Amino acid sequence: MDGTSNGSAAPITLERVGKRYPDGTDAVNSLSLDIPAGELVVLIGPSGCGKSTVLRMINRLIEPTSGRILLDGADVNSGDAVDLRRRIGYVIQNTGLFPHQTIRANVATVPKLLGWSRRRIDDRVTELLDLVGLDPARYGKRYPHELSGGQRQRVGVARALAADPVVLLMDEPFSAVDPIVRVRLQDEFLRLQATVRKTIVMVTHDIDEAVRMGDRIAVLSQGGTLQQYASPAALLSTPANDFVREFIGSDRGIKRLTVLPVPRDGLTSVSTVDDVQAGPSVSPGSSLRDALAALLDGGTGWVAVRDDDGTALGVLTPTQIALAGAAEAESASVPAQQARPSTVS
Ligand SMILES: Nc1ncnc2c1ncn2[C@@H]1O[C@H](COP(=O)(O)OP(=O)(O)OP(=O)(O)O)[C@@H](O)[C@H]1O
Repeated sequence: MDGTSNGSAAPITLERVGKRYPDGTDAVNSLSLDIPAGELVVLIGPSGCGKSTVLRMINRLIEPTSGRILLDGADVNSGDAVDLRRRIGYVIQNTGLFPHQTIRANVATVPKLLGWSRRRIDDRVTELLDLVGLDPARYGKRYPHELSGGQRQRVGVARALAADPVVLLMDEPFSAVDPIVRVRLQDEFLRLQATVRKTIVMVTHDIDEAVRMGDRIAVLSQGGTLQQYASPAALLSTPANDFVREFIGSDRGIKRLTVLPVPRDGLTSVSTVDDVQAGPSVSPGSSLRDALAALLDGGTGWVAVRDDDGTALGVLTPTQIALAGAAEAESASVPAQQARPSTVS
């Protein structure tokens, strides 16, 4: 994906953006950020560092007091605000669904405002409920309180995607659900993103969520000060400073295993182990963390890397996993999508 609009996604550029509230609070101070089309960028940082303010400046719910925000090259504050928001889906914590409207009506909100025909709206709502994994026949006529928190969150995503926006803004979208549902929703969302490829800006407090989901992560400190902007692998291998290092936590070595794929080269020959067919295995797209988990579960001291057709390419030992995890991560300028393992669990 290059940095230009591709019809279904558009790049966002923040140029020295600042927001000073009338009481003198500098919520965001001269923040510059390039968000390429079709990438998922996570904003993370301590409470009150300005994450939500940045998000709400992008869709013009808040106006910057300095600098500019460009969507597909055009200043978001120069055109019509309603037009702008039609191009930007917004998903918030606790979904913000209308409680007295059915799920179908909730998802249909923006298409209705746009004056789409009834038929087109019906088709689109059905398509979107399917896309987020909710059976339209079963859930479409229910009201939000008749769904679980995770299901409501999916409806929130479907509603935000309804008019095919070029950007999706997500403010702590998964924080209101329990940790297990949360991981499932994150995985589902990544699969959805692989299909729709929107430009997504997501705010979270959770570094594991950031590492799992982000193509790039922007770590902010108070006043919206950018401390580092890098792929998860680069952030974990080379934190820019003590602030980032502390923010990531002491287990960054383990976290790195989640974002690095098993190597294809330098595997140990299968001839060095007994009965490779009976032992644990992972696919070449798996993460090093998956490989370590399979190795530990298998109790064999090794894990085979097996192609789709079942051919064992070789085996990995604990030492090899440790060395691959410690290898220098790719530079932050390389799109992180290329580095993310296909299965992250
Ligand atoms: N209307 C306002 N007037 C004055 N200060 C405000 C206003 N809204 C937000 N702030 C301040 O701006 C700063 C940034 O707020 P923001 O909500 O963007 O932070 P955040 O990083 O999203 O926080 P959290 O993670 O706790 O949600 C905070 O210090 C907050 O108190």
